[in-house]
Amino acid sequence: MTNALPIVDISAFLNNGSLEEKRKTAKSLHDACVQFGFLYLKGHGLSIEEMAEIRTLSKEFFDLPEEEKQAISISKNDLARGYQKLGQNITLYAQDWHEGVDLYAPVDDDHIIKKRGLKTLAGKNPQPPRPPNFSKIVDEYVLKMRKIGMATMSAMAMGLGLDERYFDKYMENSFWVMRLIGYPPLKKVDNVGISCGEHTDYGCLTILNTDETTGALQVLSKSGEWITADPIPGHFVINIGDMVNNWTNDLYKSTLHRVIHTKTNYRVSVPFFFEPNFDAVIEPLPICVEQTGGKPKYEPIMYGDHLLSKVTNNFDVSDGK
Ligand SMILES: N=C(N)NCCCC[C@H](N)C(=O)O
Ligand SMILES: O=C(O)CCC(=O)C(=O)O
Ligand SMILES: [Fe+2]
Repeated sequence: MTNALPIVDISAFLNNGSLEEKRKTAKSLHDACVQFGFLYLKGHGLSIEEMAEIRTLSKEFFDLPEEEKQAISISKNDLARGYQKLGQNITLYAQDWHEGVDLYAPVDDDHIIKKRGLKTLAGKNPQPPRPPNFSKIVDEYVLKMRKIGMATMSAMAMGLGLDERYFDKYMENSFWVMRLIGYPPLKKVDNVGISCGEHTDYGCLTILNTDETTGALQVLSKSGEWITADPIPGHFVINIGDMVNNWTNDLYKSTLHRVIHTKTNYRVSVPFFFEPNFDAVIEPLPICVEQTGGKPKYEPIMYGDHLLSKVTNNFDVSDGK
């Protein structure tokens, strides 16, 4: 089944539309989150060309010689920020078949990560000298994604019956993550069966920007079938992560998804993970507990702890490079 996922128009929240328009948007987002946890976003203000720019930049980076890419390897850094070579990422104990660059919100000196003496995720992202303007294009893109992410969280708050600004305090210092991903096609000879193993995302909202490849991204529907989330030009694919799952006490599920890329092209995708503040403590919201049987299903959890428990199990570092 293709394109079974709903489309939500977020413009009313980005452009301060009327209350009536906002309510309509909030309702359509709510329905999409309850039914699928996955949807397409339009009305986000980016042109098709602006969406393509970050993917083109990613491809230019992946086309560089291996040594140049390895210069910003996660293995040379904190095992989180930087380049992960093909096959280095692991999901569910199995090797994935993609290369990537992981970028995280920068951390200043007095940040909680440093206070706790943690090395992983402290500091700043490594900057490759090529392609030119790498950091400028990334920084501009991050700003746009944070704006869209905040607008979507406002719509979500309204859809849940909360004040529109309810999530702001949890998101204002968002510990966002962005991953530039390159997927060579899966080939029998490589003996790897999956491009990215099934998983849920860790935080609040994933804002995914992919090229035109079809069939690759697959989402597990409530009835247990894998459906493809094929790209619609000019739209982002949005899915919710574990923290929204916990806040809503399972009303909105962080849906399992995976990537199996068997076409012949080199696929590029750029997920932006709009996440809570590192030290945000997330627990089921009373208004959601009421609607889901009356008992909270999750203990309070600090987002940063949840993230670290995932990140530290994701990479094969056996070659020590
Ligand atoms: N940051 C997020 N949500 N990533 C999900 C990617 C799939 C799991 C993977 N092993 C990993 O590297 O995380
Ligand atoms: O490449 C994609 O389409 C999805 C990637 C993904 O699910 C992730 O990185 O979390
Ligand atoms: Fe994902």
